[in-house]
Amino acid sequence: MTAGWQTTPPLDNAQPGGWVLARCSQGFLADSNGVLFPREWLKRQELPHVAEHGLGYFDGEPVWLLVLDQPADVPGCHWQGLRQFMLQADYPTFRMLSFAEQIGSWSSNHRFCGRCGSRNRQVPGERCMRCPECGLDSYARISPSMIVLVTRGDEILLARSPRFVPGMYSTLAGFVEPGESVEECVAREVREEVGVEVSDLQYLGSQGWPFPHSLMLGFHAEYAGGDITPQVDEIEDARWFHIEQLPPLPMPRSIARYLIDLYLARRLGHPEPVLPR
Ligand SMILES: NC(=O)C1=CN([C@@H]2O[C@H](COP(=O)(O)OP(=O)(O)OC[C@H]3O[C@@H](n4cnc5c(N)ncnc54)[C@H](O)[C@@H]3O)[C@@H](O)[C@H]2O)C=CC1
Ligand SMILES: [Mg+2]
Ligand SMILES: [Zn+2]
Repeated sequence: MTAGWQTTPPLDNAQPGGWVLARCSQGFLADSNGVLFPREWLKRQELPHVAEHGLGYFDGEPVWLLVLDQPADVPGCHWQGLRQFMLQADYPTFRMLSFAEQIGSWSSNHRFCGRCGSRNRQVPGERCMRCPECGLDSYARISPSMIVLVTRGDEILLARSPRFVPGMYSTLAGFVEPGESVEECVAREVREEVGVEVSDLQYLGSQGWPFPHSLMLGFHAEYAGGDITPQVDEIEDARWFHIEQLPPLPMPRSIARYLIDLYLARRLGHPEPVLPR
């Protein structure tokens, strides 16, 4: 038995038993035991669901996802958003919910064909929604994004988006444009967001990120020129911080924090952190 979370190819919906998660636009169904409900019990609640998807195994037990349009009332339960679980849940649960979130939003956003408007059908054994009229297949969307720590000796470049919690600063991030390499994206986003040039890119690792469907590709870059000029509306503030005088940082399980902690460890000769998986 594998402990924790393991994503698998779609499980057969005709298979009985197992556990189930329920998701709607308001988040996941939860009670005092957590987010996993006995699947046969939840079926008897007859929630108005639009789809069911077999996701994988949690501590060796199969897990399905019930996709709802609206939050339904279930006695003793409440609906809770993924960001809350990100802060509170153990890492395997957060990984399971991250995956469920993206399968759930893909499933509810692709009920109709984007080309001809017909009702899509779930393809058995595949994570694919297929249009029976024109044949268009829709898979879950993953958006490649770069995230980079720019450094200048003992100083690191961190910035604030207006969306961040007060006081927190993070590394720069941005979505890859069509036709662009991720290296070009790093140079462009850093230029756009803070007006700085970078060199000596080093790829350090990746992390799937469910807000909304990013694949974060993490880099280190050296400062190569320019003065910080924050992008209007996108960047509230950006600064060089000395590594011994850092502001509040992103949460430890994020790749943003990993990039910062890795640089500090290398600079100060401490043991290197491990990117959470
Ligand atoms: N795991 C981590 O440590 C971190 C993850 N992130 C994630 O990185 C991603 C990119 O960061 P941002 O600075 O927000 O990106 P960004 O700098 O590209 O700006 C966001 C804007 O880009 C546009 N955009 C372009 N392509 C898009 C797409 N495929 N999906 C959605 N919006 C798109 C939208 O107008 C959006 O408002 C986000 O998903 C964010 O949640 C950001 C920081 C830390
Ligand atoms: Mg950005
Ligand atoms: Zn179609």
